[in-house]
Amino acid sequence: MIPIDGQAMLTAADTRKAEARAIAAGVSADEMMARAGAAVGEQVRRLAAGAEVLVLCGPGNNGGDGYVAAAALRRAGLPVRVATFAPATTPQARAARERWGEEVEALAEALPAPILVDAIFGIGLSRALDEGVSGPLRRLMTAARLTIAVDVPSGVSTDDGVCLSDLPPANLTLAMGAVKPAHLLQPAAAQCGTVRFVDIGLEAPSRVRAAAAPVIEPPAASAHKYSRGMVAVVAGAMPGAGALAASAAARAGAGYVLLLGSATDRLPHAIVRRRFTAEALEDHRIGAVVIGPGLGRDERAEERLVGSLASGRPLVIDGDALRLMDDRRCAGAAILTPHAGEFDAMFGRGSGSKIDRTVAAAEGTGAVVVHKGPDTVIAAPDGRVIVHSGSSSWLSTAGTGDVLAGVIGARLAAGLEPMEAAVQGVWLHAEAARRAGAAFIADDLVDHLTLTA
Ligand SMILES: NC(=O)C1=CN([C@@H]2O[C@H](COP(=O)(O)OP(=O)(O)OC[C@H]3O[C@@H](n4cnc5c(N)ncnc54)[C@H](OP(=O)(O)O)[C@@H]3O)[C@@H](O)[C@H]2O)[C@@H](O)CC1
Ligand SMILES: Nc1ncnc2c1ncn2[C@@H]1O[C@H](COP(=O)(O)OP(=O)(O)O)[C@@H](O)[C@H]1O
Ligand SMILES: [K+]
Repeated sequence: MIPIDGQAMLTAADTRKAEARAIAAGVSADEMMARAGAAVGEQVRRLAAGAEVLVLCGPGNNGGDGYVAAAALRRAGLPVRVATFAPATTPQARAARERWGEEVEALAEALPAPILVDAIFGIGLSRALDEGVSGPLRRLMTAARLTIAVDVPSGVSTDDGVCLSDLPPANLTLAMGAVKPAHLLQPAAAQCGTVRFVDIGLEAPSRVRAAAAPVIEPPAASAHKYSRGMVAVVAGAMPGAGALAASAAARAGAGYVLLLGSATDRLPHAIVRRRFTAEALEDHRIGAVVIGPGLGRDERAEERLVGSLASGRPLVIDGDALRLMDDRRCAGAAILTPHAGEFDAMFGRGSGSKIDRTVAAAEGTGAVVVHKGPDTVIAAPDGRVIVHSGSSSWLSTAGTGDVLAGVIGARLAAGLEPMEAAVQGVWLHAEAARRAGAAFIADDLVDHLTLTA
C-alpha cells in the first residue's frame, strides 16, 4: 500500500478515460479487474490476520472488485462471506460473481463480521443510497472492527467530495489506480479514513496532485540575509495579525523581515519595524510583500493595498486585502489566500467542485489561489493543482491564516515560483499544526514551524 502523497488525482471521467487507454493498449477490462480485486484481496488478507471477512458487493465493477477479492481471500484460506442487494450488471462483474461461485447472502439479512469490505459503489455512484442499502451498510459498519472501502466509500460523490448518504467513516480506503477528489475533499475525505493508493498499472497523467512533503534545501554556503529572502509585511488596524505573519515569515526561513505599519510590543527583536510608506516597498531587495492580515478595510488600508499592488513586488494577498481588491486581475506574481468566505465573496459560490472553482479563480485572476479550509486547494493560472487535506482540525482558530500568509511570503521571498511557494507554505503550516498538538493558538503555531523534516 502506497501513501497518496504526490499521487496524480483523476475524476471519475478521467479514470474511465485512463481505463479506456489501458484497454486500447492491450490490457483487457477483465485483467484490470483481476489486478484490482487481487490487490484488494491481498491488503484485506494482511489486515484481517485470520479474522472473518464479509465482502459487500454492488452491481457494478466496484462490486466486481469485491467478488474477485472474496475469491482471493477464500483461496488464501480465510473465512469469507459475500452479500449483495442486486445482481451484477457489467460483463466483468458478472464473470467475477460467477468465479466466486459460492453463496451470496442478501445484504438486508447479512450477519456482521469483524472485517468488512465495502465494494458496493465506487466511482459509478450516481445518487444517494436507498435506505434498503444504507441501513444494512450502517448496521454492518457499526458492528465491524475494521471497514475497508474499495476505491471510495459507498455514498460519497467521487468528483466533489459531497457525502450523499449518512454513514459511519471507513477505517481504510484503497484508491484503485488513481487518487480521486473524494479522497482529499471534505467532507468525503473524512469518510475515507486512511487512504492508500493501489497501483493497478493505470497510466494517470494529471495536472492535479495530492500534496507531498517539500524538499527544502538549506541556504547556500555563500548565503547572506538578503539572498535568503526579504519579506515585507504590511500591517494595519489589527497589529497582532501583522505580527503573526511577520514572525511566521521569520521562522519559515526568511533572511530579513520588515514589518511596515503599526507593530505590537511582543515581536521578536529580529523583525525590523518601520512606518508604512509606499517608498518603503521600493527596496529592490524585497522578495515578497504580505498584505491583508489585520489590514482593516478603511481608507488607510486601501492606500496600503494600492501602494503594495503598485510596488511590482511578488505579493501574498490575504484577509482584508482580498475584500478590498477592485481589480481581480493580478499583473505580477501574486498568491491569493482566501478562506471559504473570502473566496465566495470574491468569486461567487459558483458550481463544480472546490477544485474546479479554484482553478477558475486562478485562471481568472492570473494569480496562484490558495483556497483554504479543512481541505486546501492550491491552483496556478496554468492549470496545475495541489490538494492538501488531513491537516489538524485544531487549525480552526483565529490567526492561523495570518501565520500561513507569512510562511508563504518567506517561501516566495526565498525565490520559489509562486505555485511552489504556496504549496510549500501550506505543507509547512500543516506540519507545524501537527507538531503543536491540541488546542494551540496561532502564536504557538509560529513556534512549531520548522523547515527540517
Ligand atoms: N475504471 C477503472 O479504471 C477501474 C475501475 N475499477 C472499479 O470499478 C469501479 C467503477 O465501476 P462502475 O463504473 O461499474 O461503477 P460502480 O461504482 O460499481 O457503480 C455503478 C453501478 O451502481 C449503480 N448505482 C449507482 N448509484 C446507485 C445508487 N445510489 N443506488 C443503486 N444503484 C446505484 C449503477 O446503476 P445506475 O446508476 O445506472 O442506476 C451501476 O449499476 C471503480 O470504483 C473501481 O472499484 C477497477 O475494477 C479497475 C479499474
Ligand atoms: N477544520 C480545519 N481543519 C484543518 N485546517 C483548518 C480547519 N479550519 C481552518 N483550517 C486552516 O486554518 C487556517 C485558517 O485561516 P483563516 O480562516 O484565514 O484564519 P484567520 O483569518 O483567523 O487567520 C487556514 O490555513 C485553514 O486551511
Ligand atoms: K466502495
